[in-house]
This record gives sequence, structure tokens and C-alpha cells, in this order.
Amino acid sequence: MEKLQETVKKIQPIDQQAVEKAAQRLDMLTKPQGSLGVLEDIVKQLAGITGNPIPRLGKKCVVIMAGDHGVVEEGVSAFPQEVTPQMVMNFLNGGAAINVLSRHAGADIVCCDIGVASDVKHPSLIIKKVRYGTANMAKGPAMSREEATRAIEVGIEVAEDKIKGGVNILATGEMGIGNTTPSSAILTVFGCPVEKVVGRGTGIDDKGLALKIKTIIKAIEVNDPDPSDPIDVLSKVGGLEIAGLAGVILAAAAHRIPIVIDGFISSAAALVASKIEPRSVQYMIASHVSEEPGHKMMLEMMRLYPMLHMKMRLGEGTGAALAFHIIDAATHIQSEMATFESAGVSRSSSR
Ligand SMILES: O=C(O)c1ccc[n+]([C@@H]2O[C@H](COP(=O)([O-])O)[C@@H](O)[C@H]2O)c1
Ligand SMILES: Cc1cc2nc[nH]c2cc1C
Repeated sequence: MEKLQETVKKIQPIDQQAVEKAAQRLDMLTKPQGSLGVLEDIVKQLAGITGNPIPRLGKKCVVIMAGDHGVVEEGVSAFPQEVTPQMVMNFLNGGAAINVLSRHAGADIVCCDIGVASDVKHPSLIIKKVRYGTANMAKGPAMSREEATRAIEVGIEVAEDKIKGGVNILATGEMGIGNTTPSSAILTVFGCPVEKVVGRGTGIDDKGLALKIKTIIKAIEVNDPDPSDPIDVLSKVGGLEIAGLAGVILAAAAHRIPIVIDGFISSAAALVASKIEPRSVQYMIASHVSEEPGHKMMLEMMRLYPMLHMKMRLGEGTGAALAFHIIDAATHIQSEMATFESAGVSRSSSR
């Protein structure tokens, strides 16, 4: 709990003076003012986060948190639980979509077992298991308050380790069969109607979708989570990897590092982080909008605007890895474009 409190206390608003300086420079570059749209927004946000009006990206890293979910016994996923450890091995062996997209973006990956229901062994795996999967939230709390807090702190530790190693932009990624169910439950508790929130995840059929909605309603009834207490919500209807990612996000904000938020599950973690400390949102960059119907509402709740519409619904950090290219491009605009003065281009009409 101490580590979490310390981290939250460190989160300050972004530097508005640096935002202003970045905006002034953007307006001097050879383009009509504001014409690079979101690229300009990204430059200003990065300037505010880093305090540098001409921000540059250095080392990038995707943190993948992996955990399992007791609620899968209700039949809420199209895939069996064994896929979680199998995909973790795939990440570690370099063959998953996130490996390909991270390599292409020049980003590192770390994978942390924060709650896989079985033991996974690999020299590159960070093992910080809080428990072997959550309990079935349709029958009682997914985990205890202490476990949820510990899982957030695991995320903080993993992120801080990477930051100490020189990483200066982080992205969230996750793996956990069943995790669209707790993510949907979290969004429902924070105020969105359940039938608008719940989607097909890995691809359940109509019968599965109806069962998933019923299971989420039951989990909320059984646990009665308190929406004014984000850790209560996380422990009762959340997940270990979701808690871990909330910790990664809070740590990034505390260390003034931009954090790229991937899809639906990562955004559920971001929503929890935003409820723990609203200032953390200033450090978040939303990569894409997922096919999960609740994702758009989730991002709107945080006033985050996804830059990519790619019909993606994979998770792992794949959308965030793609977004790295655009964020990189934005920084090059600010550092490499000529100004009206240096290029001898007329600024405005003489009329
Ligand atoms: O990030 C997303 O937007 C997303 C949307 C749907 C599914 N997923 C991935 O699929 C798994 C969860 O789906 P499910 O159907 O088992 O709840 C989990 O491993 C996620 O990484 C991810
Ligand atoms: C194969 C597979 C890969 C995934 N990656 C993230 N979630 C996933 C779910 C499945 C089923």
C-alpha cells in the first residue's frame, strides 16, 4: 500500500509552460496553423509530459501483463484457459503479433506473469505471481483488496525497473483468456449500461454473449462494488493483469513518462488508474479504438481520443505498438521542419 500511495503522491500535472512553448514552435513551422491535427496534439502533450518543447522518443517498451480469470468456468470466452500460458510462451519465443509489431516499431517487450493459473517457465519471463488466477467473480470477489493492491504494486515495480533501465515511453499490453468480462464489469460499475458495454471478445456466439451479460450482472449483484472506491471495484470484479497495468500507468505518470494505452482491457486498467488519480490521464495516449463496443465509451469517459481505427480486437499491446510509429513521426515534425523564417516562406497574405 505504501508503494502505491508514494507513487500516486508523485503524480503532478503536466508542464503547461512547455506545452505553450511547443505550441509556439509548431505555429512557426511551414504549414497553416494546426494543420497537422493530432500530430500537433501529440507534440504538445509530449512536451508537457517531458518538459521539453522539442520532445524526442528514446527507448520504447511494451509491458505485457498476463493473468487468468476464474470466471471462465461460466463459459464467457471462446477459448480455453490453457491459451494464456501458451501465448505467454509465444511472446517469449518471439512469434506473436505483438513481437512482430514491436520489432517493427523498434520497441522492447517485457512479459510478466502476475496471475497465470499455471506455472510458466522461461528465462525472460518476469515472474511476480500474486495468485494462480482470480476466483470466479460470479460467485464472490475475484480477489482480496490486499491482492489487488499488491498487483498494482507489481505493475509499479515492473515499470520502474524499465524506467531505471532508460526506457522513456511505455505501452500497455495484456494476455488473459476471459479478461474482456472483468473489463466490461469495471466499465459497467463506473456507469455504462451493461448491454452497451459487452462484446464478443475472442469471438463468442450469440448464446455466449447473452451468458456473458448475465454473468456480469450477477457478478455485480453478488459483489456490490463501490464505484467511489476503485480498488474495491478492481478487487471484486477486476483482474490481476488489469490491476498490474493500472500500476504501470500510475508509475509512468509519476515518473513523467508517456504511456500508450492499448485496447479494451488496457483501457479498463487506465480507467481504474484515472479513478485512483485523475491527473494520470494527462500522461496517457490512446492508440486505437477496439471492436469491443464498450471501448469507445471507456475512452470518452477519460476524454482520450484514439488515433487509429483499424477494427482491431487482439490486445497484447498491438495497437499501442502501431501507435509508436505515429508518435515518433510527431516528434520528427517538431524537430526537423523548417520555420517560415528559415525557409523564406511568406506567413500571411498581404491583404
Ligand atoms: O484489447 C482488446 O481490445 C481486446 C478485445 C478482445 C479480446 N482481446 C484479447 O482476447 C482475450 C480476451 O478475450 P475473451 O473473449 O477471452 O474475454 C485477451 O487475451 C485479450 O488480450 C483484446
Ligand atoms: C490465440 C490468441 C491470442 C491472443 N492474444 C491476446 N489474446 C489472445 C487470445 C487468443 C485466443
